Amino acid sequence: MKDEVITREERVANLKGMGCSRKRVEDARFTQGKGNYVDDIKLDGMLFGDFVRSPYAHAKITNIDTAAALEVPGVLAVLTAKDLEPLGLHWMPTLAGDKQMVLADGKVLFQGQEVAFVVAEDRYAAADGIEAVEVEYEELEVLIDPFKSMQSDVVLREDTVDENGKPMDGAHGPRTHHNHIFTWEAGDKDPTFEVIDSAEVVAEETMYYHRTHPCPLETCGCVASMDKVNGKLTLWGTFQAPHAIRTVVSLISGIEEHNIRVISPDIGGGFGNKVGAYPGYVCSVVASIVTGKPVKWIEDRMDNLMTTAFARDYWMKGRISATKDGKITGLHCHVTADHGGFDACADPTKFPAGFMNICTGSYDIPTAYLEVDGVYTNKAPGGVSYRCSFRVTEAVYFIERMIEVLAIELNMDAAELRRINFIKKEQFPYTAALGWEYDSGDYHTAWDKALKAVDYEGLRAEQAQRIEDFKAGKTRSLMGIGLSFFTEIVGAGPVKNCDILGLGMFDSCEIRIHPTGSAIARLGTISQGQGHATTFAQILASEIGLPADSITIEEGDTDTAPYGLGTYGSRSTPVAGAATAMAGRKIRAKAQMIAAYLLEVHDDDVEFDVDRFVVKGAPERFKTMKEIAFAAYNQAIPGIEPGLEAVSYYDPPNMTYPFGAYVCVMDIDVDTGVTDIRRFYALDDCGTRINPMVIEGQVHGGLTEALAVALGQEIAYDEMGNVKTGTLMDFFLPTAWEVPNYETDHTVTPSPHHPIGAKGVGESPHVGGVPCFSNAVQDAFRAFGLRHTNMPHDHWRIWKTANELGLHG
Ligand code: PCD
Ligand SMILES: [Cu+]
Repeated sequence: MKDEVITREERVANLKGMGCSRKRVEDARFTQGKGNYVDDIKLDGMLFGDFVRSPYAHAKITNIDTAAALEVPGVLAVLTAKDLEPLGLHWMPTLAGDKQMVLADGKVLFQGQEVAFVVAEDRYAAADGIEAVEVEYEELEVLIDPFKSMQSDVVLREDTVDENGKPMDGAHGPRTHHNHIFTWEAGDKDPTFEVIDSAEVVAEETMYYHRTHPCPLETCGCVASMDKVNGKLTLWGTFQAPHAIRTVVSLISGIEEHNIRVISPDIGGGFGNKVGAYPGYVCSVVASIVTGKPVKWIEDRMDNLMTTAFARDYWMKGRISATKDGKITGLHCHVTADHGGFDACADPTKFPAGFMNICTGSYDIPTAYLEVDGVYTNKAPGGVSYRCSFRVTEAVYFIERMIEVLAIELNMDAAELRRINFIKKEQFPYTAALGWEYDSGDYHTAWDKALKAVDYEGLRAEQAQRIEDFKAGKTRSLMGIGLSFFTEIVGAGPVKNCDILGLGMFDSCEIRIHPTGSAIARLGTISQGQGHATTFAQILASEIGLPADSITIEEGDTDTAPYGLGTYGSRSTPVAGAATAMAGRKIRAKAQMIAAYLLEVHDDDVEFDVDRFVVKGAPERFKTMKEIAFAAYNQAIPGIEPGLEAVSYYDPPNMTYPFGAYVCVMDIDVDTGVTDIRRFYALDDCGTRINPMVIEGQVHGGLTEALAVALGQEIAYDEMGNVKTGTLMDFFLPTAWEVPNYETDHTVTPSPHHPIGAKGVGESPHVGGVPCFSNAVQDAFRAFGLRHTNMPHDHWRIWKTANELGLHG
């Protein structure tokens, strides 16, 4: 093998390694309609299963008559809780340690709950079958408000009380009321209260982070195929955590885990919606076992919006204290968390409210106390999702609103208030009052860069002029400057404190180098659009010196991929990305020995250089990684096994803490409530950047989802528990029309403990974006006496705010 004479720079460029805006390798497939999604899977004799769902939010089921349904042509079976009970499958464990009905067991707890599963020859026959199932309901009192639920005599879940009606302990400790799920605390209560009670300035506010839904393009679904001859179950599905699903299916079905193969094919967006386990999975598996045929289940849009993992629904009450000149001294946060009918959050076991205790944000707050009450209501379960499965979005919204409210209280500029309270660069690693150890950060640099980029002073001057003009009757438009500075916590996580259902949250990578110098790497994560096939190959290219274009990345097949906990919580880069680098280093270590043998020098006398090992001090003597790969299969090297493979299971020593500084400039028409986003500047620091173009795509997507949530998107319920926003007619999805031109920027503060210094980025723009859009709306009205108003800031609500402030004359 000859090495053409090219420069070192060209050799680096050829690898398309880290830092390169390599084009996404998956897109040729996607843009040409060659994606392979769950609904594309078509197997011989495949049946279709679909649910009879409850029209009521809370009702007793007095009878289910399936006779007429079974007469419908094409309908083969109708499953109810009665059929699943003998198998012990009418209830299933949730990822939060609660139990969830697979099919309604005597009562329903939310509108859209799964009542019966109709199995038919096709989708249409299943729909006809659903119509023919007769269910008799006896309506019960509906509890939609978590505060009322905590006062009510109505027992939502019979399994929460003993025979005397006394509340029993739940998965996360004692219950104070039968509709109470858990109370979770962090920090020091008494010292915090003392500090706040004796402070010079205290600001208080209550805010509601409304219930919403990630609404991925592809809904949830699966295909279950039980091969009775060899006892193997194959389950394709929209799973963000395929290995965890395999373990859960094994535990609840009793099928040995080696006989279960879970495959996540292409996924059309996950956003946390596809982390949990849904009744559809269990019913499809049972139906396949019963009928001996493959069974497909795919949600329609309404099913997806109404019943699968929602996000947020947090009532947050805060108190923040400071000195007169704005140094924050204490923070208290109380949350009432509405979990719906079952606690199906996908948080690590020890964190029933996720990482809500990151709510001291980017600020050096000496004392803090957080308390979260989880409550059952008659709404759909979930609460795990939407560009932060672990409640960091709520935490950042909370602190970034509290800062704004404190700035009002202090009559101070909110940018300045942030600056004087930021954790300083030299304080990292920084241990926050609520327990987390932030790995690295340089907040002042990022903030100054952001404010300079938007000409903050100029914007404030323009705003002051606008207010004057408005008061003088010269304009009916106000200007809002939205600020947010966020610190994320991603990469769950150290196995010592993060597990889901007892499974430690490590992740993995296995690499095989082929003789001709190309490779395949398999990971325990699964892309849903993030571009892992592109970016993880880049990590390897830099680590092992083979071109990214010669490396296949494969995820999502539990028969071939090493065990891992999947993709959510921006954990892939911090955990599986680290495993990839570590496995690459193992390859390199063996390659070094092979190179030394081939070059007839001692192991220590060769060093790695881009794509080869070079004899120290003799750069003309080298072996390329390609040559080494071939030698690994072709030479008998004493003391070295043939082949070139490695695997790494990586347990991160800490989370990573990406951060960012966002500014939004918005004009608001006071008479219509219509918003116009004039500018949006987003600076993200995710440590070492693997692929700048992918990062930019992630930021654009996350900001657009943030815009949606802040400005209109909501899963709203009426008093009866009817979902008012169950279709895309009522549920706001932003389009190119609403989306501004985002200006992206970055600083780079590597993670000190991650092998390549990278932190996650996928969640960040959402986490930082929502408060930024919301703060822009609220800032526009600050001069007219507004302290806080709840999201979503749709035109109607903004109009109302203006009206309440007396701005309509
Ligand atoms: N430094 C850095 C970082 C990162 N990166 C890139 O970026 C991405 C991302 O990453 P991350 O952050 O690590 O993350 P992941 O894990 O991968 O993912 C996850 C996320 O992701 C995001 N994004 C996205 N995109 C798309 N397209 N789709 C989807 O679905 C989605 N989702 C969302 C969500 S929601 Mo959850 O689940 O709620 O928790 S979480 C989440 C990838 O590719 C990577 O590689 C780079 O480059 N660099
Ligand atoms: Cu998160």
